[in-house]
Amino acid sequence: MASSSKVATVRAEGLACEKGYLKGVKYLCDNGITGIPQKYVLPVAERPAYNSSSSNNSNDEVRDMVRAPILKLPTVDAAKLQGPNRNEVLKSLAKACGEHGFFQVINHGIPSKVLEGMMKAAKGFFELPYEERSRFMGEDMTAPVRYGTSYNQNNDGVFCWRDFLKLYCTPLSQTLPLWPSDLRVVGEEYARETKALFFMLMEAVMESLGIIPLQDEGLLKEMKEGSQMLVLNCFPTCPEPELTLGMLPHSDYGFLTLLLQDEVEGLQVQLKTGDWFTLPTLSDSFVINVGDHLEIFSNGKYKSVLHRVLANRSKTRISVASLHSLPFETVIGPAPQLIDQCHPPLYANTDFASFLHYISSTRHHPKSFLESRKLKLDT
Ligand SMILES: O=C(O)CCC(=O)C(=O)O
Ligand SMILES: [Fe+2]
Repeated sequence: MASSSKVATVRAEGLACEKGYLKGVKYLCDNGITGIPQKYVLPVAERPAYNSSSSNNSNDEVRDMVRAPILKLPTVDAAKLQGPNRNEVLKSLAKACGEHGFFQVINHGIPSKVLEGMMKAAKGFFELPYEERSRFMGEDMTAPVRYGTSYNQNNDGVFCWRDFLKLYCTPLSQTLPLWPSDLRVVGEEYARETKALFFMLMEAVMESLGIIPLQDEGLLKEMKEGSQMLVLNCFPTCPEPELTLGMLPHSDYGFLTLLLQDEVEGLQVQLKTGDWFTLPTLSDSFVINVGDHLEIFSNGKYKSVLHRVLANRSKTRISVASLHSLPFETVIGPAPQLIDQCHPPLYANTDFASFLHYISSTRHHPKSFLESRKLKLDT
């Protein structure tokens, strides 16, 4: 081992000892870490597969660029949902949700300045000194504001290269005063705008499933009053991105996630073939993905797809995910309109509390919560 990397390893171990990793990866970066602590090193089979022909290449930039191919995401033009071509848009929405579980929304009507303001405020939060960020750290998974690291730092065996700030938005009037002060004004507007966009998309999703014209006014009302959580993600530069991940493969719990990314690529989705594809970043647009609750509600017609985030050697990535579902206490199951003798329910009913219980008591495992809701059919 070259002596400089020996020093790096000793330093990494030093920062990680006495559970220093619980302070998060931004803290490790700010302390000039040059090698990743053992706690972040994934088993070989779970590492992002870098192109082996380039793995001996001493040029890091070249190696970083050899990644999964870029996926051309289906695009939904939200403006066209309001016009005479609504049916065409609904068809492409159904195809996107059924095949990839991911699509991109353009012309969504949220002003660029709101998106830019949110991204700037998120960056600003992670730039705060550790002492200020850590005021929001805690073990309570139901806390309305929670700063943390990895996925579930209380349980994770191997950590991933990510810090996050979770902001509950329901009800906004009660949770907002608890948010970090610099995030309140911009975050409130962002939360309201994304919630309205979620609602507009959910009306379209339900129509595409054949559930509208509405037989179910109550459900739409619950969507309007439903739960929302903002997750601000920070993936700081990582000295050894080939050994770890920014986020392990996972699916999201809700109906839809509206993701705002900065210009740094890193999000990947796994298609049916098992291959990973990188998603493009496109300014002024959202990447939307189907969550577990929508897969259950659609009785498996729409797919909650595994995705993960790569760590990056030279650039920090920031993203803001807005996760939406029904009110926390509402029981979610396959929509009755989609069930008949030929289409039996494929999933057990669930709610947010059982999801929280599951993730706080189980080690992270891809798609484990959704798998646990699948019913075994009599053959
Ligand atoms: O940062 C990203 O691109 C994805 C974040 C994500 O998957 C999540 O917050 O659930
Ligand atoms: Fe996610």
